[in-house]
Amino acid sequence: MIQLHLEKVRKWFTEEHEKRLAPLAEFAYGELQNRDRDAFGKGWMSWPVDHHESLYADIDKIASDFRAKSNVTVVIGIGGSYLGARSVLSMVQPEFTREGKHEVIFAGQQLSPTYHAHLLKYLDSREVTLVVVSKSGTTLEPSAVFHTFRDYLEKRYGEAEASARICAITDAQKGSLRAYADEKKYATLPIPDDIGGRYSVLSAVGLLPMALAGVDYRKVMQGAANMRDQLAKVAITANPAVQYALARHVLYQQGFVAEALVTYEPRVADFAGWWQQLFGESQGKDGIGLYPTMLQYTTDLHSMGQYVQDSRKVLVETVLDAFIDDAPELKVPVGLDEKNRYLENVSFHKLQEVAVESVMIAHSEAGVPNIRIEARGDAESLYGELVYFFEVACAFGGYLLGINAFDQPGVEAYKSEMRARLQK
Ligand SMILES: O=P(O)(O)OC[C@H]1O[C@H](O)[C@H](O)[C@@H](O)[C@@H]1O
Repeated sequence: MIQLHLEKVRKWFTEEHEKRLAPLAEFAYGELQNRDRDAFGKGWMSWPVDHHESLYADIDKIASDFRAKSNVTVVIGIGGSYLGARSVLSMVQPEFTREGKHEVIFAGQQLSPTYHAHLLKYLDSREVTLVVVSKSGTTLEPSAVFHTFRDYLEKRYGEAEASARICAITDAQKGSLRAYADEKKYATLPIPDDIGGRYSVLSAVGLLPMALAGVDYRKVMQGAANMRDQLAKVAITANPAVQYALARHVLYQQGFVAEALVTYEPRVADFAGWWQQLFGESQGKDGIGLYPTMLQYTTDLHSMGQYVQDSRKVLVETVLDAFIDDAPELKVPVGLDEKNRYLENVSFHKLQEVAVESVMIAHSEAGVPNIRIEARGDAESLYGELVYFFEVACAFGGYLLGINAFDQPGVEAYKSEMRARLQK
């Protein structure tokens, strides 16, 4: 269940704004729904309700084969081929709950020589399988790391057995990874042509890592389908994804520069990383767009809280107030301090709730607009709901801004520079 709360942003985003923007919202929503417009990037829109039984069968087969063969799977990818899978595993299987479970380790998301050297050493005492994820099949980081780890597997297990331990998730037809995987006879799963990397977490890109980790991905998909239904049922004026997008659009026009997705639950923090790519690559172009950043409270209140409260008012806070109560038997009361009894009979749940309220009041009164997204439910469904909610808000926001939310031309500049230097 997701609910949008706008009380602490009403000073900046009024009902009058909503009324005035209604025709633009109507137009932009129409553009979003129109599959002939930018159809290339819109496969994610109906994806949660499309028929996927044969894909699910392939995923389950590869996952159970890899789980039987190994106790660790290294998943190699970057950007949209990494952030979604990482965020869903963090949310559904938070720290300290993974003991005895099949381990999923991410690699290829940076070029650190030591990270990859330590990881290779760590793998020596484990049984290993490998998943390489790259839509284009040409991205430098995952490609370099994949061939390093493939080489490791081939030396350790021999070429044939190594090939039986590798799965490639890539375009169904195009790209050098596709050609390589076919030649080596790896198991493969497709990334649909009309779903861009940052919108692809509910495709095999996220579903296989979920299956490997033992996450019930059908529940995640159901969550996304439920959100799709919920958004389709209401009028645009009551559509929370539309309202969220309109609020950030108006704030951007008023001169706010950045939006921080604020999380209070460590298990949700990685979701902010997924959200950051979604909005950063979709809307940060043509010299415009809010800079998406993230804050983890209450931790960052003790480092960044001062800046947020007292510095230039350039920041918007979107509080992802998520609560996943999957450990009710562990309801921890705060230990009693005999001299300071104001926390007597207070639970951590209550403390967290009061923190969210108090921070929103203090920051919004100081001039920092605060949007609150209340998210409640089981981790799997909630993840699916959140993904779909933000994808709609982001793509719709792209039409409000008049930009293409499905490309990322700016990412090419550093790549060409690197290629030129490496070819010298
Ligand atoms: O999946 P890949 O083709 O390897 O792409 C991985 C990522 O890198 C690129 O540079 C893009 O900026 C991202 O949008 C993409 O998600």
